[in-house]
Amino acid sequence: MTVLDGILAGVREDLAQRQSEVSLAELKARVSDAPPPLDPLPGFRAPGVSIIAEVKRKSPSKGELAAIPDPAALAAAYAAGGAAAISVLTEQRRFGGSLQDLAAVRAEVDVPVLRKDFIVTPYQLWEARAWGADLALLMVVSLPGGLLDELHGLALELGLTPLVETHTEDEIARAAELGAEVIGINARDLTTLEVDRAVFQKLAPHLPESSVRIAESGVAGPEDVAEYRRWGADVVLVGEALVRSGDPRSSIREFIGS
Ligand SMILES: O=P(O)(O)OC[C@@H](O)[C@@H](O)c1c[nH]c2ccccc12
Repeated sequence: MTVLDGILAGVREDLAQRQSEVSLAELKARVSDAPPPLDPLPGFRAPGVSIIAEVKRKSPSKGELAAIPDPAALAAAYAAGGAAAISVLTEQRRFGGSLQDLAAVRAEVDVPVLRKDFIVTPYQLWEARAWGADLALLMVVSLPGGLLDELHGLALELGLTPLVETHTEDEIARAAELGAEVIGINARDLTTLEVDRAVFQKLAPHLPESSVRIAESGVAGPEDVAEYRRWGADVVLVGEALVRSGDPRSSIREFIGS
C-alpha cells in the first residue's frame, strides 16, 4: 500500500461520515443559494509569476507545520501580499484541515479559493461549491478511468475551475485529453512523498500550449519560485514556506518579485 492509498482510505471513511450527516439534496439546496464562483484565470494569466498561497497545518511527510489558530487571518495576510488565489487543505486526518477552514477563508477574502483535498466523488465537488470554493483540485493519480472525466465535467457545470494535478508524462496526456485549462505538476510524488522540483522542469514542456501551468510543492524561498518561473510556470503553489514564515505577507511579495 502506498502513502496515497492510506490517505485515500481515511478520506473515504470521513466522507461516508459526512454523507450520513448531510444529504446530497441538502448540499444542492445550499448551492442554489450560494453566489457564483470567482474566475481565477485573469489572476493566473497576469504578467509575471502568480502565487497560490496555501493554508496547511500539517502534512504526512513533515507532521505538524504550524498551528494556524485563525485561518482567515492567515488568508487575509496572503491576500494583502498579492496572492492570486488561496488554497485551503480540507483533508482532516493527515493535513489537519476542514470545510470550516474553507468557509472561514471564503468569508474573509475576495480572491479565489481552492478546495485542496482528495476529491474522488461528485459529492465532494458539491461540498466544495456549497462551502464557497472557486476551484477544486482533481488529482489524476487518484481518478482512474472515466472518473477524471466525470468529475472534471461536473466541476465545470458547477462553475468551479478544476485544477488538474499531474506528476508524470502519462498523467499530463490524460489532463490534455480532457481539455483541462489549468494543469498543475506536483513536484511531490504522492506515492512516496519525495519532492524533486526538477520534475516540473522535465515535464513542463509536455503541457498543452494553451494551459495555465502551475508548479506545486517544494518552494523554500524566492530563488525556488524564480527557478520554477524560468522553467515556464505561470503560477507557483506554496504551502510550508508560507505557514512557517513569520511574515507571510512580505514573503509573498518577495516571491512575486523574485
Ligand atoms: O508545502 P509545499 O511543499 O509548499 O506544498 C504545497 C502543495 O503543493 C502541497 O500541499 C500539495 C500539492 N498537491 C497536493 C495534493 C494533496 C495534498 C497536498 C498537496
